[in-house]
Amino acid sequence: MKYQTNRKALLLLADGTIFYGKSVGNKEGTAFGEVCFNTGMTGYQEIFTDPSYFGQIMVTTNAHIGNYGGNNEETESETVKISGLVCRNFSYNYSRIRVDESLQSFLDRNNLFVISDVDTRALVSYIRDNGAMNAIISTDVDNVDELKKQLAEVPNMHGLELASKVSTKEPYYFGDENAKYKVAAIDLGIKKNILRNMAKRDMYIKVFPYNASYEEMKAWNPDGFFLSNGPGDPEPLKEVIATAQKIINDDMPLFGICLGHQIIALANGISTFKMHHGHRGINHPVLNHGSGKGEITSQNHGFAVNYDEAINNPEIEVTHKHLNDQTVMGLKMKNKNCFSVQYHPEAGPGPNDATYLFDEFVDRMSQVSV
Ligand SMILES: NC(=O)CC[C@H](N)C(=O)O
Repeated sequence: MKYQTNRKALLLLADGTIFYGKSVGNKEGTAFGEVCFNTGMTGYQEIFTDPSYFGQIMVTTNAHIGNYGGNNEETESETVKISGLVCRNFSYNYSRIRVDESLQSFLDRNNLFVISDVDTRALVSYIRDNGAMNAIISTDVDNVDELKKQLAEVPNMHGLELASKVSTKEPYYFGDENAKYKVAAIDLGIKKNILRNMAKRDMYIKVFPYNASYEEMKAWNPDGFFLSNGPGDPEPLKEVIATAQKIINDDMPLFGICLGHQIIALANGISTFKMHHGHRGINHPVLNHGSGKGEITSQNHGFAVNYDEAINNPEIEVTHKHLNDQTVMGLKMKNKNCFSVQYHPEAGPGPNDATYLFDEFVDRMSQVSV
């Protein structure tokens, strides 16, 4: 089905810069968030449903979005989590054998406002030069002053707590209850592919709300704990940081990914900071100091762990670093059973170079239980 996309739309950045485009499906709409870009050439449905992107307007750098349709197995949570989408060409037509519906129908069901025909190369260069900032996308193109007022009300990502908005309200289980290891996962916005990777390695997971107490989780008698990925600034998550400290003090096996990694750093007194424009893509090069090898990794983060504080902390070993900008990509505690990475070993989307980290988690749990 081919739509006429004549309805004009715009993207207004917080510094007043405007990029013009058209509304996908000829819809009227307005959406807000911090603008960010993902350089992955595939994996759009996984990206749009990744809870870590909650509150963000996504700019995709592939010239075509939607051309391989939508597939229900390629979602990382039940609903679309980005707040808006900006792309170059939106494909109303799609072609693929394993397809459940068009991307347009998937996004419509999720009420996502999308604009296309934007010069995304110029936009991405602009964000790279000027940094991440809030933005609004809208078809209300003749009312820029009003849009500016609305945009001024959008909260700044720095200092913003968002994990509580995407975390499960009630605990739930994932995997086979007869599996060898029981893992208590703290849901800050957990991606399904993390759960799939754990279940595949003989783990039965109980996923707890972000504010579950250590005592409540411990009562289930888990072999290990997991701190998930998630949206927003890690720093305001004081309760979760305190829970991580309790898990560490008890020397229970603890694995953290992305936001979970940042929480583990904060639990060790290492600060985090807001990056200029973050890392979002599926080809980020990381050096594993332990093996001396490089890994190509999937990344999605706008905050990072302070490098100097991490390397000078006597309890901490920096295990991985980013080869583009030397930022901290992995940590382990020297005297506790705790390790974490800033990137996404579960991929979804992305390469599988780093799935060995799930095996390391199994090893750590097996050494404790013998
Ligand atoms: N994927 C994530 O867990 C992201 C962590 C955090 N919200 C950040 O932007 O850095």
